[in-house]
Amino acid sequence: MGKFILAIDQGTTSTRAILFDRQGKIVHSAQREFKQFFPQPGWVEHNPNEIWGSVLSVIASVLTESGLQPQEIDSIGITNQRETTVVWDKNTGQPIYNAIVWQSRQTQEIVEALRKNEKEELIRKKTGLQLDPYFSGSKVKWILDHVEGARERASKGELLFGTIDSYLIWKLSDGAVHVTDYSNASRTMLFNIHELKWDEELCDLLEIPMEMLPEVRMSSEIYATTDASVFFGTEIPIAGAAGDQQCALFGQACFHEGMAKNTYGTGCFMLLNTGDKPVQSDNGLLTTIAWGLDGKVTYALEGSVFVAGSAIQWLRDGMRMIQKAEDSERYAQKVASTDGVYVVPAFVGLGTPYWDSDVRGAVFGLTRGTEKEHFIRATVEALAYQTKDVLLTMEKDSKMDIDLLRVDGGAVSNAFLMQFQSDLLQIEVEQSAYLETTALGAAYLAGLATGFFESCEHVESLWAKEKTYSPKMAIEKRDDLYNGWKKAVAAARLFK
Ligand SMILES: Nc1ncnc2c1ncn2[C@@H]1O[C@H](COP(=O)(O)OP(=O)(O)O)[C@@H](O)[C@H]1O
Ligand SMILES: O=P(O)(O)OC[C@H](O)CO
Repeated sequence: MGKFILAIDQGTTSTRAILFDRQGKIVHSAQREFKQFFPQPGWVEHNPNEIWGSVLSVIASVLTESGLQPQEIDSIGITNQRETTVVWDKNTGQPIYNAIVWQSRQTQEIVEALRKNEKEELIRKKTGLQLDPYFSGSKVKWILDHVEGARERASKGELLFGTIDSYLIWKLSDGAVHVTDYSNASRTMLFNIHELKWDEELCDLLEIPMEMLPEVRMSSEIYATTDASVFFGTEIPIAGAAGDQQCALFGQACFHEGMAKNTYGTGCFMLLNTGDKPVQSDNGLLTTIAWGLDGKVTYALEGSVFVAGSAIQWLRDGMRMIQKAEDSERYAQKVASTDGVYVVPAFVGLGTPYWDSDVRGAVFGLTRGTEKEHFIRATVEALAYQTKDVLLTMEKDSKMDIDLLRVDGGAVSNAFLMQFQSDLLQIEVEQSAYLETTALGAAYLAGLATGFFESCEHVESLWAKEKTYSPKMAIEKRDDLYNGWKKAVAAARLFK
C-alpha cells in the first residue's frame, strides 16, 4: 500500500493536485489556472482539453517537486466544480463542444420553456433542484441542439456526457469506465434522487438519449485503475469522487445528521447533513445527495450564494479600493460600523432563498459622510448576511436547530468576517485546522475505499479545529442590522 493519497481538485478557476499522508496532512501540492471563455454576455465555458492538460500538469508538478514515485501513491480521489458539462466522442475522446460551466446562463431559454410548460414542480420533486440553468440537464440539451448531428450520434451511443469527475475518470483510465458518483449525478437535473436512477421522463423532456449517461456509483469505491500509458507508467486505483461542496462536507467530518458546513470561496455553499432522508425544501434550498458510501446514500440540504469572495475581488479589481483580498479585513476594522451602508452584491442575481436571476447589485444608505472603509466593511458583511439568509432557511425547512457551523474556504482567513458571522448567527463558528477541506474530503473517500483510512470514525478523529468564534453582539443590535439587510434586499429586488 502506498503512503500517500493524491487528491485532484478540479475547480472553476484552477486545478489543484494535493498529496495527503495518513494523518490527513498536506505533503505537497500544485495548482494551475486555466482560461475562462465568455463567448457572449452571461456565458461561461472551459476547454475540456485544457482542463485535462491542467490535471496532468499539476500531477507532474507534485511528483517532480516532492521527489515521490507514482508507486508511492495509494489511490486517487477526485473532486470537481459541479454541474459543468462535457460531451465527448466515445471513440476519439474529443469533446464536441466546450465545457459549459455551472455559472453559464446560455440555457436560460431552455429553462424558460420548461417553466412555461409547468415542469418546475415535477423537476423539484424528482431531482430536489430548482429549475435553473445552473444544473447540467439544460446544458446537455443545448450542446445536442447546437452541434450538428450530435443528437443522432448520441442516440447511436457514439457520444458520452459527463460532469468533470466523470470526464477525468474516463481520461485517467483511458476510456475504460464511464461513471459518476451519486453526489455529481444529483446535480444534473436528470437524476431521480428518491429512486436513485436516471429519470426517463426528464431525459425525454430534455431530449437526452440515455445511452450517453454515465453509470452512477458510490462516492467511495474503486472505479478503475489509471492507465499506465496515461499515468506516469503506473496503475493506481481511482477510488473516490464527489462534487466539491459535498467533499468539503466530508472533509469537515460532518458525518452526522444536523451537522453543517459553509464554504466561503467565489460563492458560499452551505450544506446540512440530513442523514438517510431527503428533506424537501419549500423555501429555495436544494435537496441533494451528499455522498454514497458503504452501499448507502446520505442526503443534504444545500443553500447557494453566488457572489461571496468574488465581491471582495470586485472591491479589488473593479472598485480598486483594495490591493489584496486580505486588505478588506484591515479596512473593515478601521470603522466601528458601516454607518448604515448596505451592499447587496447580487451581480448575477440572488440564489437561496430568493432564486431571483433578474435582480442586480445595489448599495443603500450612502451619506456625505460615507467613506471607503464603510463601503468595504458593508461588502464584507454582505457575505455574512447572505449566509444568515441561508441558515435561517435551512433551520426552517429541516426543522433542525443548527447550533454550530464549520467553515472553510479562502475568505475564512478574514477574522473580522468570521466574528461578524458568529455575531449575526448567534452560534459558534468553527474554523477547521485544515485549509484544503475539499481536497481532503476526496482523499478520505478514496482512502476509505482502499483501506488507507480505516473508517469514518477514524476520519472523524483526525478532524482538528484551528479556532472557534463565539457570539459577542447584543441580540437587539444583531436584529437591527439584519432587518436593515432584509430591507436592502427587498429594495434591490424592486429595481429591475
Ligand atoms: N482575507 C480575505 N477576506 C475576504 N475574502 C477573501 C480573503 N482572502 C481570500 N478571499 C476570497 O476568497 C476567494 C478564494 O477562496 P477559494 O476558497 O480559493 O475560492 P474558490 O475555490 O471558489 O476559487 C476569493 O474570491 C477571494 O476574494
Ligand atoms: O469551483 P468552485 O469552488 O467555485 O465550486 C463551484 C461549485 O461546485 C458550483 O456548484
